[in-house]
Amino acid sequence: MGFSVELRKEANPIFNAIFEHPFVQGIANGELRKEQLIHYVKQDFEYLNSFIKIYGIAISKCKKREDMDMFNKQISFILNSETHPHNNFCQVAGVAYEELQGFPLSPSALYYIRHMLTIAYEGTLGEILAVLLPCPWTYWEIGKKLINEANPDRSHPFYQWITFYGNRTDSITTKFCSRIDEWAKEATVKEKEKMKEHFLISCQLEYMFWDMAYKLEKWPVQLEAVK
Ligand SMILES: Cc1ncc(C[n+]2csc(CCO)c2C)c(N)n1
Repeated sequence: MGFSVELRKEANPIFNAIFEHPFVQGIANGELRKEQLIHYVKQDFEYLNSFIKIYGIAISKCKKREDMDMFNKQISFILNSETHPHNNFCQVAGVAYEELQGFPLSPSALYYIRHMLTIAYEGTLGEILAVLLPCPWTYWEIGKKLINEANPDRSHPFYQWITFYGNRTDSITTKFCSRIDEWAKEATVKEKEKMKEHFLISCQLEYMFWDMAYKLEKWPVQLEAVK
C-alpha cells in the first residue's frame, strides 16, 4: 500500500464528514444563502493568496527542477484558473468579485493558513506536500461526487463550480500523491508520522473552513477603530 493510500484511509471519516457538510450539500442542491457565498469567497480569496506564498516557500526548499515546475504550475493555476469557481459564487450572490477582496481572516481560515505556513517554514518537502495535499484532494473528490450525485446540467447555479473541480483528469492530487509516495519510501518512521499528522490536521481544517463559511464565523469580540 502506497503512503498516500494509507493517508486517505485514515482520513476517511473526515472526508465523509466534508461530503455531508451542509455547505457542500448546499452546492449540490443550489441552496446556499448569499451571505454564506460571500463569506466563503472573502475568506478563500485570502486563503489562496497565502497558498501561493506557501508554494513559493516550497519552491525555495526544492532540489529538483521537476518539483519546482510542479509547484510553479500550481501557482499559475491559482492565479489564472481558481478565479472561475469564485466568480461562479459571486454571480449567484450578485456581487462583484473585486468587492470581496482584502478582508481580514476569520479564526478557522487563519488557523488553517498558519498551520500550512508553520510546516512550510519548518518542515521537509515531504511534510510540505502532506500539509498541502488535503486542499486539492478534498475538492477533487467533492467535485467528482457532486457530478455523480447531483448530475448538474448548465442550468444548475453551481454547474461551473462543480465541473471545475470534478472534471480534472490530469489532477494535481495524482501528482502530489505519487511524489509523496516516492518521498515516503526514503523517509524515516518519524518523518512519516509527522507527515500523517500534518495531513490529518489539514483535512480537519478543510472541514472547519466549510463550517466557518456556513456559519459566517467571526471573532468573538467585534472591534471598532480607535480614534
Ligand atoms: C479552503 C480551500 N481548500 C481547497 C481549495 C481548492 N484549491 C485551492 S488551491 C488548489 C490547487 C492546489 O494547487 C485547490 C484545488 C480552496 N479553494 N479552498
